[in-house]
Amino acid sequence: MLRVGFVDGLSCLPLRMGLQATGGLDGVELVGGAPDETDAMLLSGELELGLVSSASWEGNRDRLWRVPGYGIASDGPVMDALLAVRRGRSLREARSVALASEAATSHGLARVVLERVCGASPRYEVVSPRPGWALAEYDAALFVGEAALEARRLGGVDTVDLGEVWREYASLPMVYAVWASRGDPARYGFWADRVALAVGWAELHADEVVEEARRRGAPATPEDLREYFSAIGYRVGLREGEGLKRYLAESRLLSAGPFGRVSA
Ligand SMILES: C=C(O[C@@H]1C=C(C(=O)O)C=C[C@H]1O)C(=O)O
Repeated sequence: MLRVGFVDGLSCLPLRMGLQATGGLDGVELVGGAPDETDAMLLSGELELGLVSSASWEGNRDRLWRVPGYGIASDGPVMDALLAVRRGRSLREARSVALASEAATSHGLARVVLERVCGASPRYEVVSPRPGWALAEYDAALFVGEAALEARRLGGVDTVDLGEVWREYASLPMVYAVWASRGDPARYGFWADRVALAVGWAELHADEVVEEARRRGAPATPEDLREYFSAIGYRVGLREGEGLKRYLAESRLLSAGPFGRVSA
């Protein structure tokens, strides 16, 4: 059984369902959790193949090889990676920002948006914020995944979609995660083929995916889920590759910190 690192969130539900429906899981077990947990399993050598945050891939190119063609991307709004501020406040004025602990790429992207696009210079703390409390304590907060979908529904809060701002700023798609292996990526060409089939399946079965997301209690209306699953893309082609390069170059220009760290 090949154990494959997978992000266990709503954003990858279409891919998971596609893999299941097209025989992509024969001989394969998907393992993982939040992006940082999946990153850690691949980096520790516990797994040979998996989805990895673009930012973690960049920092570990000596150990990881990209399995090209696929990952997690958006060309414009992504809906589930966003900065939220209390209504009436602006990101430019934000002095304290909570960064979701589990998503390395979105950290960098939030900082690019705050510092380079908005001209802010806030103090950051890496936390595991749930929308409700984070905004009581910080001027702005990064939310990723289902917490971001929840934050969109909070009253008194404005949200800024990081994929959308990135698209306006860089004129390129954003790549949040890539597939990578620890050994020769040629061994995993079969996996790219299976992902390709799964992605095709998901595109043709949007209703089923939305229904399953609702069944799992996703915090969004069927209309929002439909929009969300068409915003999230799994192909990483030439333009996405350009977006990835640009993101990595931009994030290299950010200072190293210091960051505070508090627990939820
Ligand atoms: C936007 C998404 O991308 C996620 C964000 C990641 C990150 O910021 O490091 C990593 C993996 C993705 O799961 C999403 O999946 O919801």
